[in-house]
Order: sequence, then structure tokens, then C-alpha cells
Amino acid sequence: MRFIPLSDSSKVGTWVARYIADRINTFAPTAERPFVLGLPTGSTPIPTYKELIRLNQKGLLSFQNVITFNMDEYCGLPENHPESYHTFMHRVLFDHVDIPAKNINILNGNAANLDAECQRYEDKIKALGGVELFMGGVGNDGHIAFNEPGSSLASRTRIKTLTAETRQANARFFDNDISLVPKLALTVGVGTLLDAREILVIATGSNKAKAVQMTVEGSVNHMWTVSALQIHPKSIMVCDDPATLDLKVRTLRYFQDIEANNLI
Ligand SMILES: N[C@@H]1[C@@H](O)[C@H](O)[C@@H](COP(=O)(O)O)O[C@@H]1O
Repeated sequence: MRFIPLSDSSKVGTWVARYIADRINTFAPTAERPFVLGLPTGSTPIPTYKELIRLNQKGLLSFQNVITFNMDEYCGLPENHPESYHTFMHRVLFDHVDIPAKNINILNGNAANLDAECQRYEDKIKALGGVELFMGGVGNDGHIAFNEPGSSLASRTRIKTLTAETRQANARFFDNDISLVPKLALTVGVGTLLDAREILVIATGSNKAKAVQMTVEGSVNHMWTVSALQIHPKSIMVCDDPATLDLKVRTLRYFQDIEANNLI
């Protein structure tokens, strides 16, 4: 795993957006050979989305031949609800860049047959040749996408019950009323994420420090599903300073040193 410790969340956003732009530009996608990009919601990726929008508007990055797959979506929330992940993604990214509507994929949490919807998503990713780069955030309890503690590390896209901790954390978007936060969500599985050719996880803020510690210093464990990064051949975690608070000084210095001497 590559671990990038940076000072603050705005530097994290800039670093990650430029990394993604560089990967897309190097790939030089075409209509016949699109770049398949996995995307998260949450507060953490917002500085990254801002920088991606800036790069797009300056003509330094195009989404014309990028196909996106979002990680997750609530069940039972109308698609046009202000806190649905459909609405969120249009508000923070899609409405401001040149991505064609047909290239956007988000799970339908209102599908009549939710199992069939999850299978359709898996099949579509596979038909496109898999995800090139999956960006993710992390929950306070170490979940990636909505793979709550105890999720199988071999899991595929499916319905998940959200934990009380996650619903409490997300209540801030629902007038701080936990009863308004959906209890179910559709999410790509840990196995789906591990199939991506590259995974990049962002963690900012001290409430992510424990999850970062478990990912970097702990062992691979289904109670901290983000720790599955350790068994992926190409994973990156990018953090701000507060998110590294629970790491040993020795661990942090080790990764700082590697990055300072990074020649590739
Ligand atoms: N399903 C999303 C996750 O994909 C996200 O990583 C997490 C953290 O959100 P935030 O970035 O707001 O802390 O929130 C939700 O649970």
C-alpha cells in the first residue's frame, strides 16, 4: 500500500484530483476504450471534486470518455431527494463537468427488484472490462462504500443494513434526525472494490484516525473493511494530518520518508 500523509484536507483534495487527472490523461480514453472510474459520496471527496471541476473547466481534463460508477446509494429515498447520492453527485461534480449523462452509473435504491439491480450493476462493470480506478472514502467505523463491520471481504454488490453508528454520522445531512436516515442501502462489495485495477481511499479528520490506524498498522479484518486495501496489488491511502493521529510516530515517519524519496 502507498500511504500519502499531507497536512490538510485541501492539499489532500488537490493531490487526489491531480492524481486522477494524470491517470485519465495518461490512459488517453476514447469512446471505444473509456476510462472506468469508481466514485464515492460523503464530505471527504468534496475538495477533490472541486479541483476536478477546476481542471475540467481549464481544459486540462475531460470526462467525455470517462464512465463512472458510484459506490452506493440509499434504499427508499426518492432519486430527487436532496440527500440522495444521485442528487449529491450531480450537485458536487456531474453538473459542472463535461461528462455525458449516459456515462454516469449510480445504483437505483428504488428498483422493484433490488437483487436484480445489484446484479445488473456488477454485470455492467464487467462488460466494460472492470474499473480502472476506484476512489473511496471511509466511515468512522472503517467501512468502505457501505460495507459495514462484519461484511465479507469477498462480498459483491448487494443490499446492506446500515449500522446505528453510520446512521448517526449521516444524520447531519438529515436535520440531525436519525429517524430520517434510511436503514438500508445498496453498495458495491469489498470483492467488487478489490477487482478494480487500482483503489485510492481518502481519509480526513480525526474521527477517521482509528480506521486509518487499523488499515495501515492493523491486520486485514472484516470488522474494518477498509483494511482490505492491504491485499490489493495497487492501493493508495491519502490522509490529512488529523487522520494520522493514531498512527505510531515510527509508522508515519516511515511513509513520509518513502514519499520524500519517491522517484516513480
Ligand atoms: N457510504 C458513504 C461512504 O462511502 C463514505 O466514505 C462515508 C464517509 O463519509 P464522510 O466522507 O462524509 O465522512 O459516508 C457514507 O457512509
